[in-house]
Amino acid sequence: MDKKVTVVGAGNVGATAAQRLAEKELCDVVLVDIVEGVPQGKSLDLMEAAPIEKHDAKVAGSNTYEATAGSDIVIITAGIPRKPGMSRDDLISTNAGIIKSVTQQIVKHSPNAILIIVSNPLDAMCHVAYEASGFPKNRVMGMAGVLDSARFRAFIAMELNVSIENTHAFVLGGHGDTMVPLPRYSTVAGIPITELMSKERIDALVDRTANGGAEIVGLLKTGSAYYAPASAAVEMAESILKDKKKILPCAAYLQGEYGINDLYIGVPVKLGKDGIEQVIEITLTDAEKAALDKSAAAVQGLKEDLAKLA
Ligand SMILES: NC(=O)C1=CN([C@@H]2O[C@H](COP(=O)(O)OP(=O)(O)OC[C@H]3O[C@@H](n4cnc5c(N)ncnc54)[C@H](O)[C@@H]3O)[C@@H](O)[C@H]2O)C=CC1
Ligand SMILES: O=C([O-])CC(=O)C(=O)O
Repeated sequence: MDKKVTVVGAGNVGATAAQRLAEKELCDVVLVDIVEGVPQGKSLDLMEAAPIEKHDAKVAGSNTYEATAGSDIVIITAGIPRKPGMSRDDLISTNAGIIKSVTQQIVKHSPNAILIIVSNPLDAMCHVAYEASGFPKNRVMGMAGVLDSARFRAFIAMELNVSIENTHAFVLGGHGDTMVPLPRYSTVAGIPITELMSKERIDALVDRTANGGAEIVGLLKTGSAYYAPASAAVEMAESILKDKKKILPCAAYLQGEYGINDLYIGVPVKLGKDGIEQVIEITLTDAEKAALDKSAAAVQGLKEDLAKLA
């Protein structure tokens, strides 16, 4: 393949993302993890599936970074996931150290890469990667809104018994308890869901979306979601690799947009070959803007916690 994507962290999200990238034949993949044998074993297993899945993408595993050289995109999933009873924010001190060291090694070998951060707490980890990389803001982004919006879409389709292909949804804000699902901008075949469902049902779906990560953690008990998160990260990577210019909600570094300054938070962006090519500013009602501001304040608090850890 003429494109190369490194996935750091060969655990649940990382290995599933590697599988999806290879099976969609988007790029060659390098899987990196600190645990000896795991990235090598999972990548060999994926290569042995290739004849059946019919793709020619190469997947290689490594515990070091030489093989990652010249990556077009690096998806960072390294770190620990939460268990029942924990919030994503409880992961901050462990994962901040991991993201910093991973990013430093990545940039040495792939100075022109675009970074897609997945590790939690997502918005705070974007700040760590942005600072550790020294990359421009268009080349460092976080995956959360695509996942949260996909969950909202899945719940809308289940509720109305319609094809998921007819659904569209937007969830903005930080990827935490204060995320901001936007029913007004969420549609079925172009019809706002506010015309198709009662306020009570919309509120219930919004609540389930905001707690979607915790719902899966409660069921799995040993870790968190990974099929949908991997799909979401790969949708972002595909839009960049193919220069599709999809509008997707992603964690982006805002400098004045939405009245928010120097902060990573989820907003709609245009994703193409240069990464974040545009932040799209949509009109928000007073209540929606207040919810986004509350979410931004929560991320700002985490950013201050990071400064204390440093
Ligand atoms: N942004 C989002 O929406 C989502 C974020 N996540 C987050 O993604 C992260 C990964 O989740 P899972 O894959 O389920 O966890 P996992 O435990 O299955 O995999 C994490 C992997 O990272 C590796 N790792 C740890 N330190 C490393 C280092 N310094 N260098 C390279 N690899 C290292 C571990 O050995 C492990 O294989 C967690 O922080 C989780 O909270 C998960 C789902 C959605
Ligand atoms: O809930 C978690 O900890 C993992 C995650 O971010 C999600 O699935 O939304």
